[in-house]
Amino acid sequence: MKLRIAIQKSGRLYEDSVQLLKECGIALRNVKDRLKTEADNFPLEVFFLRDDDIPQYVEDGVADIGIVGENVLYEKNKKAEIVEKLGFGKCRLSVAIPRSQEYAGIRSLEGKRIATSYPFLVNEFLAKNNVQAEIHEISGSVEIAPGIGLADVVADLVSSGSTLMMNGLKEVEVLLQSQAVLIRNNSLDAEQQKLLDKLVFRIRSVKKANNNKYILLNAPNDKVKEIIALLPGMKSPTVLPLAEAGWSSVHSVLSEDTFWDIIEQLKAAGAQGILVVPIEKMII
Ligand SMILES: Nc1ncnc2c1ncn2[C@@H]1O[C@H](COP(=O)(O)OP(=O)(O)OP(=O)(O)O)[C@@H](O)[C@H]1O
Ligand SMILES: O=P(O)(O)OC[C@H]1O[C@H](OP(=O)(O)OP(=O)(O)O)[C@H](O)[C@@H]1O
Ligand SMILES: [Mg+2]
Repeated sequence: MKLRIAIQKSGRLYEDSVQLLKECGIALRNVKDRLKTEADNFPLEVFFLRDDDIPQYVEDGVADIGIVGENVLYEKNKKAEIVEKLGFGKCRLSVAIPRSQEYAGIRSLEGKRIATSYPFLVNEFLAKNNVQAEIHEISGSVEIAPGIGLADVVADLVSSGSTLMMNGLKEVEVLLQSQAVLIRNNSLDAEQQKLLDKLVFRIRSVKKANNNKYILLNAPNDKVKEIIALLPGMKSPTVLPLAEAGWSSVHSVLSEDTFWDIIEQLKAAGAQGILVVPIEKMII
């Protein structure tokens, strides 16, 4: 028995999806130009698909699990459950209008032609806000629609905002914040569930490790107490004596979000020779 996972064949999520499996210790065989492959060291079969098709495959149980953007999952409105947010493919679905136009709130969209690849989500947004507008569904290059007279405004994915900027558009409403998620079929059997649990355990360890750094520093013994108070650590920091009398080495784990703040405080408290090391896996 193998667990079947659907991932994007090529595009924004492909590299990160394969990389995540790799960091979970899952080596894929002959990835290049294949539509299907297997893992060497985990009972996993991998299907490479257009991202739009992944929610359907997972709902139907053709694939047991999949990696897809929340934007696509919600747009397709399929029955599949989110198991884990994966932290990559971060973007938002936004409405954008020509930069030269005034925007006075959602009512400004009344009667407008909206070009989008997300008709379901846009429709839902308009209905919720009691706005009547015309949706023009197009499958790509949405941002050029106003420039060529196809629509008045667009609803498309935004990350850095540079595509909007290059096309003379400005973002006026955010409909959805999105990232890649691991989804599962709603009725996995016990054996498939067991394999999924194993995979999710590994994913969480990898995510945790990527969000944390191991730090080592030296400090005079009379400063150690103050330094320890600044450090969280997995249990508590490790303190070891240095060969030089009166000095200690302190080891701990810091999370990425608080990292720079704490480093500054450590320096101010007398820490020296601070080393920061990446963590490969973190199991708590
Ligand atoms: N600029 C971006 N920054 C970060 N993530 C993005 C960005 N654009 C899209 N994404 C995320 O990556 C997913 C895939 O984007 P991509 O542009 O590769 O899709 P696509 O062209 O529809 O691919 P496919 O050929 O598989 O249908 C999107 O659904 C979204 O979740
Ligand atoms: O705000 P930005 O950082 O500019 O990113 C937004 C752009 O990225 C995505 O397209 P992508 O580059 O994946 O191309 P595609 O839709 O044509 O595949 C999305 O559809 C936007 O056009
Ligand atoms: Mg697509």
